[in-house]
Amino acid sequence: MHQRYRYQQDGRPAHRPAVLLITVEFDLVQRARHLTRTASPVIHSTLSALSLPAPAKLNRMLHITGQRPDGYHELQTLFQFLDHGDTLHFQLRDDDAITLTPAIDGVPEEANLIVRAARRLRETAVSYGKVAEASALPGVDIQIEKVLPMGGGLGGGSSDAATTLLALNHLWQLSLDEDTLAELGLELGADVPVFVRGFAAWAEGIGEKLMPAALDTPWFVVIHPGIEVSTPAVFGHPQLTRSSPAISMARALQGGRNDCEVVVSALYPAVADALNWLNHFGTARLTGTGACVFCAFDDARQASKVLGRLACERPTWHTFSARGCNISPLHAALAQA
Ligand SMILES: C[C@@](CO)(OP(=O)(O)O)[C@H](O)COP(=O)(O)OP(=O)(O)OC[C@H]1O[C@@H](n2ccc(N)nc2=O)[C@H](O)[C@@H]1O
Ligand SMILES: Nc1ncnc2c1ncn2[C@@H]1O[C@H](COP(=O)(O)OP(=O)(O)O)[C@@H](O)[C@H]1O
Repeated sequence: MHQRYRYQQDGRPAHRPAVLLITVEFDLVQRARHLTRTASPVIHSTLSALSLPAPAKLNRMLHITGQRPDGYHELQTLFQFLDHGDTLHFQLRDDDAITLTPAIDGVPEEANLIVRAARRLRETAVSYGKVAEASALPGVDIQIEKVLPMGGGLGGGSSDAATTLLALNHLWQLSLDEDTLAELGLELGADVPVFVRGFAAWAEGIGEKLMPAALDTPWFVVIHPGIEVSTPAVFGHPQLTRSSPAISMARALQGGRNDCEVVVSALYPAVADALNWLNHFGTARLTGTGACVFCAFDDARQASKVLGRLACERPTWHTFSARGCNISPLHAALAQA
């Protein structure tokens, strides 16, 4: 049975859409989650402490189909998770402070998506009548093991925010539903809802209209060529393709481009170099607005052979291999918490 529903987003920033149409094929998602439950490791969980992954994502393809009057671009993209990412540790406190360690270089605490997500969730708990006042909820010490590069197109900041929302919903026993958490997530960034939902997805709009997608799950070699790409600079570029024809998800599953690749390669020669290098082994793609590029392989052995060559030929690039997952490792771990 496929159930469709819509919800109205209240209190949204002005540039966000008035009505979000989120189509979720519950059956597919619930069945897949059930299967994952038995296969995933529990990272660490007690009544007052919880450790959870914040996985990376790839945009397996990304087409830009238009631009809204507010400047935001309309996309069609396939999101898939990787079994590789940051890890967050949460420990409730005796007072109501929210702390984050270590600080992330170049990101002040009040701008960090982890702290913003925690504060926003606490405000929402009050406005939804879950607690009388914010100070009724215990504070939390959050520790981050940051692995994902910033501005890499792997969605690290968005994933950290989603993990924080789900972890604190659990530890604070708020029982806020997934729709509410996805809506809160969208206020923090366009990519947060897919990490909250936890299922590989076909996304439209600015990434908020999500439809679960069952993608193949190859091993990927990912290269970060050592530079940070500015998302606004890419979206603001006059030469960016903004008029790709809209296609169906079925067609996208057969393959697609990343419309940002031409502009990003021109602005950042290191990205062009990484794409060229990886194109010798298959079809290399940019994820999001970069800077990371990736290529799919049928098995782990092939991927590690390519990693070995990279270590010899391009020792300055940061590289890793990881498997694509249709269920987020976050949801797999949370199912056992
Ligand atoms: C395009 C994607 C695909 O995954 O790129 P990556 O960030 O992952 O590389 C994301 O949706 C990005 O999402 P996110 O990184 O959260 O972008 P935001 O902070 O919301 O937007 C940064 C800026 O980029 C521009 N922007 C962003 C998204 C969009 N669909 N159209 C835009 O024009 C806007 O100028 C905005 O001010
Ligand atoms: N917890 C966080 N981790 C990473 N970046 C963060 C975080 N909080 C805020 N940011 C900001 O978000 C920007 C985008 O980071 P990130 O999501 O990792 O990249 P991308 O969107 O390219 O995948 C960073 O440049 C940084 O300024």
